[in-house]
Amino acid sequence: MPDSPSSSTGATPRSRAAGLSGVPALTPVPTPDTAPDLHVRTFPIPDPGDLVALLPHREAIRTFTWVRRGDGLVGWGEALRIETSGPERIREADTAWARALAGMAVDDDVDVPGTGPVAFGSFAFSPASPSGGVLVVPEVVVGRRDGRAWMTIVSASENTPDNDAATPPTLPEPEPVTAPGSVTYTDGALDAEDWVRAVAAVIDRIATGEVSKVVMARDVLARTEHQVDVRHLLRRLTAGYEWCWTFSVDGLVGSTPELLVRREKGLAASRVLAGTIRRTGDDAADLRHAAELARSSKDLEEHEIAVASLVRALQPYCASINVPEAPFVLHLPNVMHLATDITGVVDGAFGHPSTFPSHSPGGLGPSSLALAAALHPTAAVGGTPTPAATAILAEAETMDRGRYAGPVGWIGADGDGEWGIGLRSGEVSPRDESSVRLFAGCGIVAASDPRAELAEADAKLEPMREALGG
Ligand SMILES: C=C(O[C@@H]1C=C(C(=O)O)C=C[C@H]1O)C(=O)O
Repeated sequence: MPDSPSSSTGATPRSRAAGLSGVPALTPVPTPDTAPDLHVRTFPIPDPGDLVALLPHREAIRTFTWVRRGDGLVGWGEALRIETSGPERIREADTAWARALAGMAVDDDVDVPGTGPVAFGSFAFSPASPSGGVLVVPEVVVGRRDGRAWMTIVSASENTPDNDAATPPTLPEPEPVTAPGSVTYTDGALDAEDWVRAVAAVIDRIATGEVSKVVMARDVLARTEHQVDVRHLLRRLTAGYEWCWTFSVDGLVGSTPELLVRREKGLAASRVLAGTIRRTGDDAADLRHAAELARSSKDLEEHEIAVASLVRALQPYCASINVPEAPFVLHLPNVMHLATDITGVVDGAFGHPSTFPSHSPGGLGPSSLALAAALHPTAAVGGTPTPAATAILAEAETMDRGRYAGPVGWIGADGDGEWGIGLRSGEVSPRDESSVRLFAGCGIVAASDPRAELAEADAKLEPMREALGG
């Protein structure tokens, strides 16, 4: 394992112009580490259409998104920011969120998952990463689910106007969306040949019996002619990968097909993917390949390892778990995966180590973020057994994964929420918005072929390359 640095947590109220008419800007409350006094109001609104089209700003760092098949949440501005680091970065964020909620007054006229206070979050893959973890409560969130739509406004309590209780403010006119222009790609930590060699060396280590699976990732650097407009990426990702969860949180942007965990009304759900083939563009051939994938012993073994490890990690938090007998084939535009949807009844009765006070023993059990903390990193993105596999990948990849392959998603006031695995993604540099670091990885087992894994990693880079327009 990488060295375990000490943890730190900080909650900072922020003041950034939300660009909403009728909404006063937040004034910073000078009490870091204590919850600022926030007023959270959720209003029903008419169907706003495409959620991504509402996002007013270009900057990835100010834009929050969690959307799948037209439903989900978008947000902008920053009312509260919680930053954590170290091995307990996810659990500490969960605790800080519970603490922050204690300082919020909530008027919620809609009351469905995603209304009231919502924090978007993203966490580093590795405990040693300087990327740590972040939860942000945007100043404005617009959501849609099953035909209902809402807007949530977060303001400092003393700034809440008295007269607007029933009327949501007008949405701002979005700045025009701009394309990134030409894009050039360069190798990240390892060029293709060095990465193939690194994968071969990992296969040798698997042959010794030390580990059974290691997920090896590589990074590629994209440089764009113009500063990246995150909405350009989000439009393309939501259009091309509608069955994935398209996200942008604090500069991490992507469309992940893999759900780490959703918790909703006492039920936990997880989508495990492992076992992949590239699509050819010929539908008949792809169907034959899908059937082969479902019978491939190498892929089935890899998949089984991933499912078993997720079930092991989820079990202590659930009264019962349902695991389908066989995986299905998930068809995406670039690749097909073996997939298993696991569900569990979250056990609130037996005093599980929830860090979420409203869900303490006798309550509803651990929050979605506490579950994410328990499940990360899964075998699908780390390997098995986890400690040895993550130590090997950290050494072999020769890079910091940042927030790639870490939990990304959102949490609400009752602890329900959705956390994906931050795959098929890129990090827009906060210092240079013409620079995006893309990542992709593959599960390596004894029977893996390094060149085939390189082709698979390339296929997994496609969604972000297409989104950039290159
Ligand atoms: C690591 C990635 O994908 C993971 C690895 C997979 C595999 O090896 O078959 C499949 C899906 C994901 O769990 C990635 O997309 O970067």
